[in-house]
Amino acid sequence: MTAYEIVGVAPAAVGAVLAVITVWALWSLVRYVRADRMTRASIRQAVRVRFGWRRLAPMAGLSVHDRTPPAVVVAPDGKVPKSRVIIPKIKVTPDRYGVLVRAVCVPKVSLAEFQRAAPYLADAWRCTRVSVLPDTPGQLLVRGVRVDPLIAPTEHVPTGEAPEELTRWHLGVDEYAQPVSVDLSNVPGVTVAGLPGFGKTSLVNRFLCDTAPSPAIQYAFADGKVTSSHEGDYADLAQRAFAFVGDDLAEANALFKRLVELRRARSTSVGSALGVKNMWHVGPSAAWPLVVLVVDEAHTYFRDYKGSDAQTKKLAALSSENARLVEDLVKKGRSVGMLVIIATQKATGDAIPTFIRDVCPVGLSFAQKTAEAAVVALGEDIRNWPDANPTTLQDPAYVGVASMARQGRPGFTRIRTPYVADEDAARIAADTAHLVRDPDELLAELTGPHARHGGLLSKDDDTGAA
Ligand SMILES: Nc1ncnc2c1ncn2[C@@H]1O[C@H](COP(=O)(O)OP(=O)(O)OP(=O)(O)O)[C@@H](O)[C@H]1O
Repeated sequence: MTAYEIVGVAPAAVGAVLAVITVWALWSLVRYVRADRMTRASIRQAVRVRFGWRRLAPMAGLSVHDRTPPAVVVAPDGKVPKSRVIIPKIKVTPDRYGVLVRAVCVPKVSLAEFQRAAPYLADAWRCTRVSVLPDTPGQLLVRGVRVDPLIAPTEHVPTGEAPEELTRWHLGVDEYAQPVSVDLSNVPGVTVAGLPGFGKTSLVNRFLCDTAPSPAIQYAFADGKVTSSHEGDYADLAQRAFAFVGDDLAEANALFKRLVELRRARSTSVGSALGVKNMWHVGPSAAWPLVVLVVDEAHTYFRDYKGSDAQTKKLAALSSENARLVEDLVKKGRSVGMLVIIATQKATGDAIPTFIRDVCPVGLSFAQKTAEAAVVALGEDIRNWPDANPTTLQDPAYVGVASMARQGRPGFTRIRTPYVADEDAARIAADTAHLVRDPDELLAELTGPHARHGGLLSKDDDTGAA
């Protein structure tokens, strides 16, 4: 191309570049105008982070000098070229809570250096917290939160659609506003503890509302706070359950026995019915659904009755048998698709007996009054993690915030769980009530009635095995 030709196409090229810039600017403006107040503040923050990075990075110790001169060792005028300052490249994305910065590591400026600089970055970016985690190889994920996600209440409106992944329990967001979820496949038990009114029911509601549209799940509720299914937190949800009991110990005992019998019958027939030893190898289905037992205000069913009169002795016997039955479900129900969620506001050892708590792989605790109560809820290890101790969550701003042991990593994480309105729970329960099936009947349809009795007669399967 001749110089003359270049001059000829230059206006068109400049025009194209200007058009692209204009479209980009318009798109950014529309995005800004349409965003909510918090996201707009984050967009402004992202602009500051991007434009301030070249100055900030060297000051925060996040740059390196490349002292090896480039290809030309000595310039024609005899001067040796200066060393270059190399700064990690960043890509900044704003969201409601702050900014997510992807940084490319450079030699000697990597995870440790960024983690050391995190407090300076937090000050410069005006963030309450900055965390640095490895992303893809050679890249880091720097999370800066302007607003503390733990004190910003959120809401969840269930869609009423069957979830793509039935066993993924979306719990909420952590202190860096990153989503936190647990996979409940192969999990036999979950414990949820916390002072009254701090969000236990809302947390369980979310799981129930998100999963209820699937025919591959069936529920039984034992609500120790009420006497009939028309009362309490599960009054609306009860229509989506195949069984419901209130605070009557004998009725609860009958339900737990029924479920242990189902567990045994499933254990006997899982191989012949599903062709696998562990139901999770094929996953739950409408014919072999995940059976979830929710035991709320568990203290009612497990408490340690003391006294020598006949009535107290009877209650003590029932309650200790209840604990053994639930223990059976938690210890042996996993591979046949049974899950127990145990919630309590009492923070004493007999609310969730330790022999049950210790076999539940997932445990959450909302606010607790004392360090002892936190240990009862989350185990001894919580003493080693004072920042995440649920005793620090007693402020009303932390209603809906729970502490949970990290899965696959040491330590605990604090999670802002969303509020789920009772009306939404009622709507979902009414819309999905037609999906209720008795898992006993489903098993009989799959295997015939004999499998069930074969399971019951098995002697070495005694519920007392602990
Ligand atoms: N995640 C949340 N975010 C904001 N507010 C919440 C949240 N969860 C609950 N709340 C508020 O707290 C109130 C009590 O919540 P919830 O019934 O879930 O508590 P709870 O721990 O189950 O209490 P209890 O032990 O008495 O059953 C709710 O009515 C709601 O106003």
